[in-house]
Amino acid sequence: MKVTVVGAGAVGASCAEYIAIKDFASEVVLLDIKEGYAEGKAMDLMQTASLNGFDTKITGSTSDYYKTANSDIAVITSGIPRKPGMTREELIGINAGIVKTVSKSLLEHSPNAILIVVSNPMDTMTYLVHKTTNLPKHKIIGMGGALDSARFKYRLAEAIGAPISDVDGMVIGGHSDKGMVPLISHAARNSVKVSEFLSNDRMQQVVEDTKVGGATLTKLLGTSAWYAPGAAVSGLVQSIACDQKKIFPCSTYLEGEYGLNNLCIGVPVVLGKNGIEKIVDIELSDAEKAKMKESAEGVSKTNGLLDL
Ligand SMILES: NC(=O)c1ccc[n+]([C@@H]2O[C@H](COP(=O)([O-])OP(=O)(O)OC[C@H]3O[C@@H](n4cnc5c(N)ncnc54)[C@H](O)[C@@H]3O)[C@@H](O)[C@H]2O)c1
Ligand SMILES: O=C(O)C[C@H](O)C(=O)O
Repeated sequence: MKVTVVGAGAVGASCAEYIAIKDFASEVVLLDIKEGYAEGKAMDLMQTASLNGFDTKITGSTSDYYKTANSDIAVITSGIPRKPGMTREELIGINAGIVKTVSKSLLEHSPNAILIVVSNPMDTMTYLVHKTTNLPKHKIIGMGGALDSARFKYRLAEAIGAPISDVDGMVIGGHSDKGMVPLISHAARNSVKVSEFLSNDRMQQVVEDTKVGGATLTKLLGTSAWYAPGAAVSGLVQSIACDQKKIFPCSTYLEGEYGLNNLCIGVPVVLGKNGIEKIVDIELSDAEKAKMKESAEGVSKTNGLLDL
């Protein structure tokens, strides 16, 4: 199993590290445009192999896509991150050009690869890949909901005073400060609805903290987060590589599902060896349906800024 990660920056390197530590891929290629940067990150990570006990071979490449040839899965993290005070949508100008070129180069050398899009604004970048490549839609996956759901679980556990492993929750919708839809109606502590443990006001606070999870970290760090994003990507990659068929909320092209059309947005999907093997239709409350519609309008508006 060969995995390429384009962009050896904060998220790309974190993602490569988690993939290696989980030790399911034979090879990870990191590629970046900065001269020597990916090679340096790869060498540094390889020097953790004996310490962390993995056999995955990590190599680096400066813009040489021949080294990525015949990848089974490719992750696109290349592009600029936001700074405090910015929205993800403001990154569209620079990142659209990068994502378009990178996806084309990847597919020239790995025509059978499954692509995972991470660069922001992620739902619009996923849509861009859908519109500008010939890849079937089940092979184009946007990562956002897996991360947002991890943040939702973190906030739920904090509010309830429960261990995170006891808490389950999912965030669908657009990966944006306003567009995320944390699914309160499905959130549970070991099968008991979270409403048994939290007041409406506390629940609303959890929802708001989840939605601005990325912005909160960006303010603290001066740039956006990387550990949880890298771990979230590695979970998607593992489910595909090992054909685990796990459910994650991912951005995917919708054709009528959830009443939505002609956009990529986060919905629950089954991830297996073919990429997105099924879009899972779950029951939403009326309030969640209305929020999903509003979120889709936001994503479509950003998509309208693309030069297609
Ligand atoms: N979808 C998500 O949940 C999520 C989470 C975190 C970050 N992100 C996004 O991921 C992107 C990367 O974030 P980061 O913190 O790793 O940034 P970073 O600046 O640390 O790394 C980005 C890397 O991309 C490289 N790059 C730029 N253009 C390239 C090109 N054409 N080809 C190859 N490499 C190129 C840069 O040299 C840099 O090393 C940002 O757009 C950020 O907003 C998304
Ligand atoms: O917040 C960001 O800009 C990066 C990423 O989308 C995140 O949620 O951490």
